[in-house]
Amino acid sequence: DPLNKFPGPFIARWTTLYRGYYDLVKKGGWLKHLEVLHRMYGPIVRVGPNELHFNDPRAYGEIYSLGSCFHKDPVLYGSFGNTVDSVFTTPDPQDAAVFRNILAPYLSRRAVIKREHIIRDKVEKLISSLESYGPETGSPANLDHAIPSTALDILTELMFTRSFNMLSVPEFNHLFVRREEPALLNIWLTKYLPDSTTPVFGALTRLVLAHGPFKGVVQAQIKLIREELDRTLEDFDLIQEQIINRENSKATLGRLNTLLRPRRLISEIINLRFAGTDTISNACLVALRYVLTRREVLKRLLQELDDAWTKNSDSDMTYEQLEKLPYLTAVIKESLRLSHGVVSPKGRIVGPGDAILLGETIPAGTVIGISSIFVHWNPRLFPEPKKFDPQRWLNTKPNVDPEVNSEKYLVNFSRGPRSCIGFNLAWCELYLLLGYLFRKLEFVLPEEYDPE
Ligand code: HEM
Repeated sequence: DPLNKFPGPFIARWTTLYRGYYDLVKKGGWLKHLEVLHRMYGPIVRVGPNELHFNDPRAYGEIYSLGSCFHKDPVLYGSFGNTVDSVFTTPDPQDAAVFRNILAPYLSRRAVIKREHIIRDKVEKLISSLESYGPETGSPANLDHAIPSTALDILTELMFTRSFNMLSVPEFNHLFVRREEPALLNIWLTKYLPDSTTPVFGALTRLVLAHGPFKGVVQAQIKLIREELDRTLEDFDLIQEQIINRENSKATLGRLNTLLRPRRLISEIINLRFAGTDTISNACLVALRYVLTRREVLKRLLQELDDAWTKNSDSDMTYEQLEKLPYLTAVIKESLRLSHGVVSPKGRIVGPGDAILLGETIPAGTVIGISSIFVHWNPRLFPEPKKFDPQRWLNTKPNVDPEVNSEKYLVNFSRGPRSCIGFNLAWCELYLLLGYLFRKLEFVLPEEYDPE
């Protein structure tokens, strides 16, 4: 057994269902359990028959490094149901690069700034919708629905030319915000089912999905995906026209043809929607929750925004102006840190040869990963790691350890060849959303609100 030398729970050596128990029965309890395992076994733990998890931040840089040619774990990324034919789920970084290169220009800093007016438009629309809520009307706004609706409208208008217009739905109560739980639960489940591409196992998988305890959830998920596909296909001609009509070299056109196969395009669209909506909303909601429950942070932020707007003769600030505000920047970084980005360990396969990580030889073929929470909650890198403290990003005292409170360890967007291609858009949205929301609205928390 090539992984014999690595410590870990006995059952995990034999079956992935050890982890499955925490994912499914304990409903996402795996990360909490990983903390327990690292306390018991040290920085490298064997968490499955062929899988190791690390908790040393240095491993993050090594696993997801710039020159890494590790493939994504096909079992994990293959569990995304109908959407495996996309950049996000392609295992080989070289194959993924072909399509990343096509999408990247639409998400460059320049491209985002050029279309900043679209983002500002949606943020303004959100603000005017939120203005109709409040203590006078007696009804609170559900920000858990309002913020994802905004992110979704921005993403669909920027990437697919036409917004889904979810900000116009009463109470922001629509399919895409309600569907999250079943969708994610389905991914947890399919990860543990046999490979659905082989006929026998495929039939077994369908049988379990149709009759097992998750029947209701899975049926809801299938219905939602069908509705998504119909909605996407309605706009298919427009999408094709939009991409093809741009000037492209012959080589790019060849790749575009592959990208534009309907199945592939639909996969790409569904995954982009996931990647660019829930992530941004989560960081934004974490910011709102912390800032609104920390009086001194709120006061300082409002003061900075007030001064900036006054200096700008009260006209609205652009993304590039907001970026220069140090306290807003610190609030965003701290909210990113405490929202983590993707919390699940992003599995990679060691190869082509063995690898040396943290001084240990890891055999080729082993699945390795480290969750971003083990970086963001590391007390050496971020003292008092669970405290929301924007000030940590502003300390410029000389002689402190350069690793402490360093951006190098803010890993929400991951690192290396598979890092997030949407980070320019994400930063722009976060600046505009948080800058404008705090400047233009006064938030009052409901009396029974518990920040924890
Ligand atoms: C705060 C916002 C965001 C965060 C925290 C975030 C985080 C991440 C992370 C951690 C990855 C790596 C996933 C992995 O290795 O499996 C990733 C990949 C990706 N992200 Fe983002 N993301 C954000 C916003 C966006 C946006 C706005 C878009 C698109 C418009 C986007 C598109 C993608 C795509 C296509 C990939 C796959 C890249 C690849 O596999 O090569 N993301 N993102």
